[in-house]
Amino acid sequence: MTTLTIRAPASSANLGPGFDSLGLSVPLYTTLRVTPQAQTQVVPLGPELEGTPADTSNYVYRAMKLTATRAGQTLPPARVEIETEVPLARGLGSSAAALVAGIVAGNELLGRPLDDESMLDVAAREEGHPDNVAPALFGGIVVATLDRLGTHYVRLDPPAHLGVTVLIPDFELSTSKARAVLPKQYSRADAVHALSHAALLAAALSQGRLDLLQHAMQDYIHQIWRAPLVPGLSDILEEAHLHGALGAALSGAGPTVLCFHDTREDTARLHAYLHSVMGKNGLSGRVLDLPIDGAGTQVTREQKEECQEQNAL
Ligand SMILES: Nc1ncnc2c1ncn2[C@@H]1O[C@H](COP(=O)(O)OP(=O)(O)OP(=O)(O)O)[C@@H](O)[C@H]1O
Ligand SMILES: N[C@@H](CCO)C(=O)O
Repeated sequence: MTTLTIRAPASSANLGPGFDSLGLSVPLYTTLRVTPQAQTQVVPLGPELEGTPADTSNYVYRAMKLTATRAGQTLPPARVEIETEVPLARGLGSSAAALVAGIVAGNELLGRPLDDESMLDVAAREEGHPDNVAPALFGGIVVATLDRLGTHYVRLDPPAHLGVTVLIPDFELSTSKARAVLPKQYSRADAVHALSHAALLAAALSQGRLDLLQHAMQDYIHQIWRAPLVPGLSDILEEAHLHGALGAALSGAGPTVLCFHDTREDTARLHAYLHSVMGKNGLSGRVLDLPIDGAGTQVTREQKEECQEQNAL
């Protein structure tokens, strides 16, 4: 009997002005163990997944079925165990990690009918934007577009010496709530500001121009509207560069805040600053230094001996 293990990383989307189009992956993982068996069983494990459905309505299993639908095949029954280190509804792409892990699991069970580009397209259409699912699938930093013609992307290797510090508050903020506060329309000036800064940010990341990050990460598309939902965000966006950050942004839809740092420098000063912002705003949470995950979603197969009953004659 073969058990498949699928491990999909967390991700941080937007990075400031790259709204719905730019993201990177970090090494906190959603892991599935999938074993073919006669009846389908969905088993969420661990405290983070308490309350998620233990049946085929689970988001991971629904993602597995998306692969079958795109491939025009039927998913074989399997036991699906789900664990995650990605905190839910914090802006670290928990839904994208679950979605991508499920799509990849479905693809493996069906004999890989979909190529990487098709899996990305299935994931991006389901999520509505590609900025979390693309780095969850491919790792590194990914620039991606989604339109009626398909999903297109470029994956960048993370620049040397670029590290991430995240402040993960203890409260949840759902993406739908954080999208509901955004305006329906923007002025031409705002559009030009966003596209020029997003283009500069992508170019700076591709060439390792860490000196440009602070400027390139300026954003007026989503962060100012979401700031009232995330105490301390405005302070961090304005001040983090004075405390050792190379640039700062709301991570995805929040409430996590991401700062870039230079891995050759000590981050103690940045940590102290981020803890002081939490204290000032009465927040609890964690501050973590993380590298950028370069590998994306990984699949391993484990062959297990089946127990055979011995007939005692
Ligand atoms: N491993 C999982 N198993 C089942 N459901 C999950 C899993 N991970 C996430 N989800 C679902 O996704 C929801 C969180 O998605 P949401 O888009 O609000 O936030 P996020 O993906 O963590 O953050 P962001 O999109 O801002 O980066 C959870 O409340 C849960 O319903
Ligand atoms: N680009 C998305 C990421 C969160 O899913 C947003 O900011 O709403």
